[in-house]
Amino acid sequence: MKHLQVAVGIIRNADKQIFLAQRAATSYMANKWEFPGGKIEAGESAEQGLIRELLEETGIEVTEAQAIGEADHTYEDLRVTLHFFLVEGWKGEPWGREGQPQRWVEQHALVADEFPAANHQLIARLIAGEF
Ligand SMILES: Nc1nc2c([nH]c(=O)n2[C@@H]2O[C@H](COP(=O)(O)OP(=O)(O)OP(=O)(O)O)[C@@H](O)[C@H]2O)c(=O)[nH]1
Ligand SMILES: [Mg+2]
Repeated sequence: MKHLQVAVGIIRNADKQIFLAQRAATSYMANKWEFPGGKIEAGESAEQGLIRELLEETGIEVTEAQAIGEADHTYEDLRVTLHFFLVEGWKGEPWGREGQPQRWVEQHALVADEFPAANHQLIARLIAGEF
């Protein structure tokens, strides 16, 4: 089974709001909301992948990222390991650079069911205020 290593950025502003993007209607996990990020490429560290993906998808230049854990999950035909980073420093203003819908959500108002299953445990920890 294919196994992807994925860098994921929880972009959080000073008002404790988190930036979300919606997956394309045509993609795997269509229409789910997610944290921006993507596949770590060969030879890249997780943090390097994060920096590249956030620039590609949201236009920001990450200046502060803290690794806050990993999640391993197997979907029907795909295994993913998500590498989560809390991003609290960046240059620019995040936007849906690839045309994806986007929104800022209060951290405590996140809704786990809007996300892919691999995110559910981390969402619970964010709602609980662990980070
Ligand atoms: N970016 C992102 N991917 C996630 C999250 N949760 C989760 O299960 N994934 C899974 O991680 C996998 C890879 O993420 P991705 O589709 O963003 O990868 P990418 O940006 O490199 O995609 P691309 O092939 O369109 O360039 C997908 O199968 C996706 O379903 C999340 O919160 N954010
Ligand atoms: Mg992506």
